[in-house]
Amino acid sequence: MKFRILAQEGFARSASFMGTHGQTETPCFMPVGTLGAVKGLTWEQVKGMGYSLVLANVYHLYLRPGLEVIEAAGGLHSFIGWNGLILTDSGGFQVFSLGRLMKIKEEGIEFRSHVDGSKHFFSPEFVVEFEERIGVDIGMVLDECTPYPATYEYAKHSMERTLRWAKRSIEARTTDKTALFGIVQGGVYEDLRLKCVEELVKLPFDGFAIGGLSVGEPKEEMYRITRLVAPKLPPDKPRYLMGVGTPEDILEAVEAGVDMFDCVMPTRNARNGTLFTSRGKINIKAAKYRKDFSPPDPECDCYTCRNFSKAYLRHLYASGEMNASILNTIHNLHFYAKLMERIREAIKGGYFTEFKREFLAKYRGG
Ligand SMILES: CNc1nc2cc3c(=O)[nH]c(N)nc3c(CC[C@H]3O[C@@H](OC)[C@H](OC)[C@@H]3OC)c2[nH]1
Ligand SMILES: [Zn+2]
Repeated sequence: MKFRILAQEGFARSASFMGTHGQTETPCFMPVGTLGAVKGLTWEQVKGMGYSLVLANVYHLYLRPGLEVIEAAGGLHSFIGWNGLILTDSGGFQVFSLGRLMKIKEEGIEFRSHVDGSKHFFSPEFVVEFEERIGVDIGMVLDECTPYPATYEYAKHSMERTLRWAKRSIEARTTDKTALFGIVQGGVYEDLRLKCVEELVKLPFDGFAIGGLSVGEPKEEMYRITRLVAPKLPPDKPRYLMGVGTPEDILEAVEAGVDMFDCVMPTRNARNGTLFTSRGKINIKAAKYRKDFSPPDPECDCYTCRNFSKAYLRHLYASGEMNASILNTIHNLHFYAKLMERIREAIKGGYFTEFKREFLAKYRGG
């Protein structure tokens, strides 16, 4: 794994990341492909939008189709037919959000499957082994995503266990083909966050994520912790803010030095009719679009905006047509890809601050 800074403006930086299955430029947004597909789109469409790094998830893939099937297919890339880069989350978050968490022990996490209620156990070592055996380019290590709110005591003990798991994860490593990222926890407590960074960066991780955010805390808290932690992570390694976020959140975090982002919003919102546009979000279900024959975003050059009107997309949605999800997802993911492309260009051109101000004025101005 190689990470090369191409340009810097303040803490914001544009870089190129080289993994086993190719390379990508940052800041980048990673479409969520939790079960091995981006809902509603083919890989051809995802690649055509310029994405070269997508997300999958150990928790889900372990339960369905399972390690045996993926290994028999020759690894995750050949199983899902995606030849770009893949990052998998460790499942730490999903066990809490989806699975029925049984117990967090020093050894690892005991949980019941949300699919059939069967009992399972993830240790830090098992997660690293799973990620290496399915051959992903970047593996997140097993952590506890400290919930919000959490007391100082809880956040402290949870962060200290996450640190012990991080050490065990690095020790369990058997190849450098799968880059490993450590995850910073510590809740909303600055001293715990700084202590976690201090210990985590002593370990030979290929990149670092800021975890435990975008879990219901106020925006200002998310920004405060991001601005505190991001600049303190090693500048020569990728920084990934997990689960973030809206266009505003991404611009704020890029300004703080974050390189990688993931969020379900562009895909999930598309399926419930919310479209991101240069003038803010619109909800295509609104009656006011019944005879609005203009495209979702006049400034967007995606397939959906070039060929269809708001009225038509509203009709598809109201009729429960499958194409409503497909066409809305094409637009939203294209919008995010374009935003990241313009951010990279702005940093390389030395005008990121102006770009951020102009984008937000228009986006908020409606
Ligand atoms: C929404 N807010 C949010 N805050 C998060 C915080 C954490 C965290 O502290 N630790 C871990 N391990 N994961 C986190 C995650 C999950 C991201 C994954 O969740 C999946 O999206 C649903 C996707 O899996 C394909 C993605 O993969 C990286 C978060 N998501
Ligand atoms: Zn569009």
